Amino acid sequence: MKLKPKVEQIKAKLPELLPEITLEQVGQHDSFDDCWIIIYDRVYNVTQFLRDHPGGDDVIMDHAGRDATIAFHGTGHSRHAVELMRQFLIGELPQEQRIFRTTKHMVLSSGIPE
Ligand code: HEM
Repeated sequence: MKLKPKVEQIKAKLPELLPEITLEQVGQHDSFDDCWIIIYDRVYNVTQFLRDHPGGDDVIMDHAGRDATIAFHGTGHSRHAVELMRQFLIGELPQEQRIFRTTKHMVLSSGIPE
């Protein structure tokens, strides 16, 4: 059987088109009862997860309403953690506000499944 070209395999893993959410909108969700964070230009609503986070709610709250990429990456999360994230994904930054995924369909070597 012929293997799919690599680019097709990568695209198959991409999430469906996500709603665009701006930095300004994310910034309005910066409280314990309503907490959004940005990781690799994607927006996550982690409100329901805060209390369950094995690293504690405070480390996430430090980044509430803002970018948490470096903190998330720096703590070396497991594959399990990366899989958990998916259920909190609610959108992505518009192209012009992204700092990581700046080219359409670009796949980072971040270890985070695209
Ligand atoms: C949706 C976002 C996040 C998810 C799903 C998540 C999930 C997890 C999970 C499952 C663990 C247990 C260890 C592991 O499996 O890697 C963990 C640990 C940890 N997380 Fe997160 N995390 C998220 C965001 C963050 C952010 C933004 C920070 C900011 C610093 C953070 C800091 C930590 C720390 C410090 C630990 C280590 C706790 C320890 O080993 O004592 N996490 N996280």
